[in-house]
Amino acid sequence: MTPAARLQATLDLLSDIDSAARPADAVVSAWVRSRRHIGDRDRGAIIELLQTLLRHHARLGWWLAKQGRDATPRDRLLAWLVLGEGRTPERIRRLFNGAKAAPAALTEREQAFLTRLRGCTIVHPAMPDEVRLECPAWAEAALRRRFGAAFEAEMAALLTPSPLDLRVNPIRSTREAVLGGLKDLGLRPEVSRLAPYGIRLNERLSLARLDGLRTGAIEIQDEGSQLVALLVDARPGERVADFCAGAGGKTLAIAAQMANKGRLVACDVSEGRLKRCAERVRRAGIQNTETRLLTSETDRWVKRQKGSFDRVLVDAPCSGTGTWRRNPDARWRSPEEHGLDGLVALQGRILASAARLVKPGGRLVYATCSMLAEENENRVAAFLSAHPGFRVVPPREAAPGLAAAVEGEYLSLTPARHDTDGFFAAVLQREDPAPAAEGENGPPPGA
Ligand SMILES: C[S@@+](CC[C@H](N)C(=O)[O-])C[C@H]1O[C@@H](n2cnc3c(N)ncnc32)[C@H](O)[C@@H]1O
Repeated sequence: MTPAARLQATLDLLSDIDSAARPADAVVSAWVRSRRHIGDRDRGAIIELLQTLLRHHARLGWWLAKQGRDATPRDRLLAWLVLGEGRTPERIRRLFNGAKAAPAALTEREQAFLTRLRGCTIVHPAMPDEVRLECPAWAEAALRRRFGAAFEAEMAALLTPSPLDLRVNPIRSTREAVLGGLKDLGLRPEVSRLAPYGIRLNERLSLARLDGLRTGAIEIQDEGSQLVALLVDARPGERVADFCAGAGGKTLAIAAQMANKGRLVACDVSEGRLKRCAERVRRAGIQNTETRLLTSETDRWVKRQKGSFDRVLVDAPCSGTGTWRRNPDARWRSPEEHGLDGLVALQGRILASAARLVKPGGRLVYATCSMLAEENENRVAAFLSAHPGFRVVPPREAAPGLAAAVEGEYLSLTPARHDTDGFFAAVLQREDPAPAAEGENGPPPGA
């Protein structure tokens, strides 16, 4: 591909992302699948430029507004080439030349605006904090409350490119064997700092080169997500429910902890995600796991299974603020389900209902990939005041292997402090003898 054709492909992708209601990574995956003819280097360069543009969304928008321009994909790319890459308008004109597969030729107005930007850099002293730090209005106050003096450092960490984290599946391989295989490919893998089966790659590569993804020997999973699964501390032979299993990221890690013994039920309200979970379970060689589609968090199955699980993980739907490093576009989509308040209410309902599954002495693990207290500490506090039969088990007690990573009552990972995605997890042990009496349709009112 010519450099100009790469720019046009980036523009096409950016336009697709702007017009689709789906996350950028889903649009990129579909684009990659439909253009298998594009070579690794071209694909890598296009995706890297796209991610860069997404990470500078607010700052580019600010510059464009100052120039009286709309933040169209084309204007964002043009502005980036000057402000971010320091290209001259003349060089840009040679790329935007209207040739086959190249972007349309520059208009006079475009040339004039690029000339005005010449010599400027992407950050301007007059930019408001929320623009400079790419922090959306809906989350800024809550993140400032959460981080206090560390707000800037955490926002800056969320703007760095994320590494590629892998989890070795011990049912199929060992970390040493996978590390050896990656080195044979000429890569420079590192052992994860905290996760015992984790491997980190800080270089750009085509996933097609990673054979282990096809054989089930490895999974792509952020180190923070691996640590949350470890906190469940599921043992071989136990009964475990992964209540919001989705496509099974944590399900697979928990099944491996259980060494394929016992019973793991992966529940979700999304049929599509559970189907992907079942496929991954098969590929990973897992035999102790079944999927269960729920009609809602109060599905009748929950009542029938009341008090019968040793471990229940609730990896709740959340704002995803902890994943902005990996999904830079996510911050510009306000939370689903009627905003943050709607999400918080849903989290409370899911937690109260899933808690019914826990047997006396068993544990409920509540996790999110959010860094907002509203979805984390406050949710747990509300749950505990309605469920006095549960007590908090600090992570160093719940999973002693994690002691180095955590202090305090909860697992609370952030990109700046732990170099992982932002994750929260609380372990809650049922101390009372049995779940409270309840009606047909779910937990008692106020639960
Ligand atoms: C954070 S994602 C789970 C990610 C998954 N555990 C993983 O590690 O890959 C949250 C999941 O909650 C599911 N969910 C949403 N509403 C739910 C409900 N009422 N009951 C159960 N699951 C729900 C969503 O479909 C989504 O798959």
